[in-house]
Amino acid sequence: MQEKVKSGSRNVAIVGPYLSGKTTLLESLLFVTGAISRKGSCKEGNTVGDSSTEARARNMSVEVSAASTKYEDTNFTFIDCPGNVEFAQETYNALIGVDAAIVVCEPANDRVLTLAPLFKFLDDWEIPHIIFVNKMDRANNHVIEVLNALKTVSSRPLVPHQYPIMQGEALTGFIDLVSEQAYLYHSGAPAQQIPLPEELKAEERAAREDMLEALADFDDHLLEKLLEDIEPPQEEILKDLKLELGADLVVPVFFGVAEQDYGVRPLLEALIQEAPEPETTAQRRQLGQNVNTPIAQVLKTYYTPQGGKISLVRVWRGTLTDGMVLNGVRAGGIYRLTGQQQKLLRKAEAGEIVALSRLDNIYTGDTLSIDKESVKELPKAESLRPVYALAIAPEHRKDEVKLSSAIGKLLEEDPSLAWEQHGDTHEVILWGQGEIHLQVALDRLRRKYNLPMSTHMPQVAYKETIRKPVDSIHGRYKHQSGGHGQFGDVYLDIKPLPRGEGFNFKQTIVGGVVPKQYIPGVETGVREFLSNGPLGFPVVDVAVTLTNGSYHSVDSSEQAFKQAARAAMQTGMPKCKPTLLEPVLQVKVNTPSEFTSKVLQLLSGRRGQILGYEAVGNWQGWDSITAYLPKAEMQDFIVELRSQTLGVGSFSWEYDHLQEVPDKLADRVLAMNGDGNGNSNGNGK
Ligand SMILES: Nc1nc2c(ncn2[C@@H]2O[C@H](COP(=O)(O)OP(=O)(O)OP(=O)(O)O)[C@@H](O)[C@H]2O)c(=O)[nH]1
Repeated sequence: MQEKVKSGSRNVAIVGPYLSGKTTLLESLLFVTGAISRKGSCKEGNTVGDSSTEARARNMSVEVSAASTKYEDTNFTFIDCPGNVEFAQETYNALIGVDAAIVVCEPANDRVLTLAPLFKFLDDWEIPHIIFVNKMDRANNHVIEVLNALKTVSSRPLVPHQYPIMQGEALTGFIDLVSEQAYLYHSGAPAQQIPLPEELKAEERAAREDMLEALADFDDHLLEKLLEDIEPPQEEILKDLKLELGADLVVPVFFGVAEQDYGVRPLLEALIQEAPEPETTAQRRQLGQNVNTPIAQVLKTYYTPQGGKISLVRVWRGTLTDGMVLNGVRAGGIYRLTGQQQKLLRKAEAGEIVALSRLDNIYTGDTLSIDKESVKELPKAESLRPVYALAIAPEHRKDEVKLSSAIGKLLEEDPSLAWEQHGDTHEVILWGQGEIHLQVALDRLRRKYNLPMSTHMPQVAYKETIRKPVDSIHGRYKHQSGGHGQFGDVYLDIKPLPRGEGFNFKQTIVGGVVPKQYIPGVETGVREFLSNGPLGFPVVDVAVTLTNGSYHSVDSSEQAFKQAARAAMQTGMPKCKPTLLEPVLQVKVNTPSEFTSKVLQLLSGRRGQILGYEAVGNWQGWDSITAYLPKAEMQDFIVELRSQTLGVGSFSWEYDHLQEVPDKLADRVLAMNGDGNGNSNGNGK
């Protein structure tokens, strides 16, 4: 059976660097297409895109937001994505479900690098995208310079689609490079056609040639025409634009002023004429077969303030109907979203992006179907590794029981968060992508779950070891309190072990001087002592051997031998030169190569040990640096890394080993944590 798809629709993500004007562009798209009758503004905090409390409080998008509208018989669903790098996971999760993306940027040559990670994601996933150079009311760089700067960060060739008409630094109109017709913008009305300005003819011709040459690189027929100096027909240019944009081979460039709706109608026209239809996208993802069994994918999960769950899904195949059971869960209802407004639908067809309610135990990225076993899981965006942590605790102790369920929901909404209860420090650690990201998460905990939290910097999970062996350390426990007493008596050898070997316990008792049944007590006593050594931290890489001892036939017990072993450890360990150890991570930093030397300095300044660096294989102009970095130096590493690299540097990490803390630093740590002689160290001694 031939599948019925909605060809008159487009799903388009609006992406781009922080504050480039994405939410403003969405507002303009909705206004121009009549979905809203009055435009909100970011300053007043009343836009459709930034409708959540957390977004309004910060004047920035902190999660994706969907809005549907219609223009010239085409149904559009736009997804406004956050630009701040700390919310990149939101953008990536949504991007895998769209047919095309509009990359909104500013005409600022010195900041084009901020687009590089986004372009990389779009090209890795081959997502067709158009550039919209916004804020052309304040363009202090010439358009050609802007194009040239953009070309340095895009691996795909850029194709200028328009030539802007400027008055000083402000955009007043454009020449469409396909039709070679010129238009003048008017506030609140469609652009008016004007004769091609004489003084721009040469520049327009050059830009058009640039466009045609880029297109001809993928079309021999067009190339032949250009070589023979034959003017190609408009249909051929449009056909090439559509084919080559659809395959993510070229990137058309438009110019505009979202605040004044300039350039917004041409953008809509281009999306209709040139962006791929939903079924084309489905076919490219091998989901276009003539099968009607529905397949959908979750692009985002929301919890409403009332606790209801909403999953934003892309329908890749078939039709979703009201009350359908997907992955074993009956969906509560199908809705079309515009910001926080929901419109109930009876069904959603292939190619639509809609919201489903009450999909319990279904997560962002999941593939949905009526028969999960027979459907292959669709690829999902890679999860970003958390790079910034805070220790958190409920402000009110009574809230502790609510915490894990609230954090569970928080993580469902935002998969780039993570949490752990640290085994050594017992702190609850919330992990995320940066300071703002965690503050937004904490705001949500307070507002949605009524869970105000206090925070502090997480403690470093220091450990300690010893440098020197000692032999035959005596420990005795003798207690007489009426009845029968307590007696245990041991001699222990204590020895350092190579790094990473942990702990081992042996005994070399001969002649039963310590009877077998008491030996486990000795081991327990040693272990208990080592959980909190002389410096106040868990002790590792130590071997303890029970060599000798004595017992009393009535008064000895396992408990008494445990106490005796503790006493021996208490005496022996301070003689073994206890040393502080710190966790060391292996980090891999990605940075544009122009910042590599700065990043190397940054790492060395934080006691990092550089292991090497090399060019990133499939990312021109980027380096990858590998280094060991003490965990104590990681806390705000991401903050500095971003500030040194225009915000685009990133790193991943994993725990690698423990190493001795340099003496001076160890003194400082011990002074802050107590001196191990009974003062508090936060480790529960
Ligand atoms: N001059 C000028 N300012 C604009 C234009 N478009 C947006 N802005 C302003 O730029 C700022 C950021 O706009 P937003 O639409 O919130 O940007 P955004 O890209 O959605 O921001 P994030 O999603 O937080 O990255 C606001 O102050 C807007 O008023 C424009 O065309 N010209």
